[in-house]
Amino acid sequence: MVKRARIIYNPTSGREVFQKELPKVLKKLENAGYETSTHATTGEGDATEAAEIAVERKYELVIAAGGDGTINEIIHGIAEKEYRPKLGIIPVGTTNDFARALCIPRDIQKAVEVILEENIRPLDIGRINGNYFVNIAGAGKLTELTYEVPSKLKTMLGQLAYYLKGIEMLPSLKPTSVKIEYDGKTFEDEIMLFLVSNTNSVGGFEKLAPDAKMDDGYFDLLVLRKTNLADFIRIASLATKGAHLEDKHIFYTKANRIKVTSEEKLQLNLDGEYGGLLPGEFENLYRHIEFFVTKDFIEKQDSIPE
Ligand SMILES: Nc1ncnc2c1ncn2[C@@H]1O[C@H](COP(=O)(O)OP(=O)(O)OP(=O)(O)O)[C@@H](O)[C@H]1O
Repeated sequence: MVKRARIIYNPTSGREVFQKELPKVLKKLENAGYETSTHATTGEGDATEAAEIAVERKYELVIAAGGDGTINEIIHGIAEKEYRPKLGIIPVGTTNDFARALCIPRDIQKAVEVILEENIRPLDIGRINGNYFVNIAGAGKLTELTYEVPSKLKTMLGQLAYYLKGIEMLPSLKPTSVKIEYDGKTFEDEIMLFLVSNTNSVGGFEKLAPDAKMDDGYFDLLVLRKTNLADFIRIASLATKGAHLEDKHIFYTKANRIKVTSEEKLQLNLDGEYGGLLPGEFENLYRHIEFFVTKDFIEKQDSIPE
């Protein structure tokens, strides 16, 4: 039987190169026996609607061509449905943390070839207050910088835009008092930020949560306690090498459900976008969506102990 693939792509993603490559992408998929159709997103929320339509029309495969924002919107359109198409990814965004976690190459045609290899794995996704994330959720003053970076600047500078903004904001970082209840235990302290991670690759820090396994039903919870600026910079530089977990300012554990309450209002960040306000409870949805992954990813996952 012919399989049908719906490509949902963001024409404004990253360096805006996808459209030019689209005919070649379609040809590759058609040659491999797929019947294809495309949807170019028009703005915020449109990828969610397009994904809902793909669910209704029972597409076997949805291909998300964009950055983390596009993937996140597509997940929102699929996650609550009974019938959930499999998801393929072509990373063309500025940040492609999720694609990087799945070891999907940045080259568009190579990413299509990954889909055609048909290595499919059901992976966990996260939910909080009715919103979903695939990569990471977090809160704390620092995480708020990801949506303060204007999109034009991101297109021009890529990752660099985040770092510039980060440096600009560092001196104004303030700690917040939080209570975190996780799997029957409680953590209470003044913190700079906390991260609830599903993948090990976040904002270019590939070793932030080194043991994050994407199909074990657990998040990696990472909390940075109150620090001064010097400690903060030191820990950030340790984090680039994956050497931060032993630091006394870091609290790190695995958990399936994580409830967070705080004295002040904290903005949630889900996959790099604004995700509402805390309090809330993070739930790990075990092996909820099937993704086209790479052999490298499977090897990497299987080598992480449970
Ligand atoms: N036609 C469009 N014009 C403007 N914005 C759009 C359009 N289509 C989608 N968007 C919005 O762009 C947001 C970001 O897109 P996406 O994640 O694909 O790329 P990016 O911004 O380059 O990378 P990243 O989000 O990974 O930093 C999406 O969440 C969506 O709301």
